[in-house]
This record gives sequence, C-alpha cells and structure tokens, in this order.
Amino acid sequence: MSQQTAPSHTAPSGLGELIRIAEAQPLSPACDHFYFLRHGQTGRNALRIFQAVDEPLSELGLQQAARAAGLLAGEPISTVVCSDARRAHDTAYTVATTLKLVPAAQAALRERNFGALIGTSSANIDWACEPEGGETLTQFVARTRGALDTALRLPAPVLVVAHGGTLYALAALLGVPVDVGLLGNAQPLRFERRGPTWAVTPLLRQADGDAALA
Ligand SMILES: O=C(O)[C@@H](CO)OP(=O)(O)O
Repeated sequence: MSQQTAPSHTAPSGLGELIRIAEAQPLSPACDHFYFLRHGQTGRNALRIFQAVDEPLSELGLQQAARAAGLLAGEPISTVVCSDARRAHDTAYTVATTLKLVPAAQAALRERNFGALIGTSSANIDWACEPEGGETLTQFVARTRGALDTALRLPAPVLVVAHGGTLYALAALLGVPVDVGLLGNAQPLRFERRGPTWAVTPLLRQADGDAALA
C-alpha cells in the first residue's frame, strides 16, 4: 500500500472560501469525541478525476478499508453513519462489520455534486467554482452541516465515513485548522473536544500517495 510517492500536502484552490462559509455557521456537537474516515481509494481518485456516486473502490481502496477496519476495531464505536456513495458505503461496511455494527447510509453525506465536472480532471480542483448542474459551495456546506449535525446526535461514539469535501467542511465547521495531510484515503481520524475547541488526531500517519487527494 505504499508504492506511490509521498503527498505534497498543498491546499487546494478555493479552500479559503469553503472555510469562510463554514466558519459563519459553526457546529457544536454535544458529544465530546467522534471518528471520521474518508473512503478508500477509487480508480478515479488515483487518476484524479471527479467521480459519480457509483464509483467502486479500487484494489488498493479495498486494502485501505481493511486496514482502517483493523485500526478502528479497538475503538468503542457505537454508531457508523456513512455517505450512500458506493465508495463510502463499501468502506463503512468493511469497518462496521469488524465492529459488529451496520452502517446507516445517508445521501446527505455525499461528496459535493460537481455536476458537469464529473468525468473531468480534478487535479486543479477549485472549491470556489460553480459547476453547471452541480452544487454551489454554499449549498454543499449547508447540506453537509445538516447531515453532520444529525449524525453526531446518534449514540456516541459515532464514526462518520464520507469524503474529502466532507472532511474540509467538518474541520471548518468545528474551527479546526485543515491539515491537507489528513485527507489521504481511509486514514481514520479522532475528533476530540478540548475545552471550547476541537482537536483532530490521526490514528494512522501513513499516506498512500497524493494521487488520492483533491
Ligand atoms: O471526487 C474527488 O476526487 C474527491 C473530492 O474531494 O472526493 P472523494 O473524497 O469522494 O474522493
């Protein structure tokens, strides 16, 4: 799983706009900690192409999901909630099975709908763009905020399995600085309340290559 080059960790274009929108509507979960997992790699992640909801995990993605399941197996997780996009659901199912849970799939946790950009290169992604037939950044942040607010009211600790965009929005909604190095596929993260602020700790500090980052 480490045959690719190390990630460059360069923040994508338009991320500041996403953060500005999210920070104006902060999220205040009642729980004191939860977990987040971006899905395993897909073939289109590796090629850096915007993908549809039916994109499956690649062979590497399946291995990453199994690795994440092993890392999360020792955590006392009570609820697994996931995006209903195939790549997130299949990752969540692998992890939840190890935890003897069943993931609850939510369309509201999907990645931003990039509309007409789906099928084109995401190498120079600009989160501030307004793709034809897709969601605006404001719409995406509002939808994601609502889905996360609902998910984090479920029996704790909760594991959310979703997307890179979900993680950018989540971090900004909690006021946690975005570390692009945490965006690699299937790297389990623990979010924890520390007084009035939140902190994020990776359960795995291993990236499988920047091809998966967008
Ligand atoms: O489509 C992508 O390349 C990214 C964008 O962040 O989404 P996902 O995390 O679903 O791979």
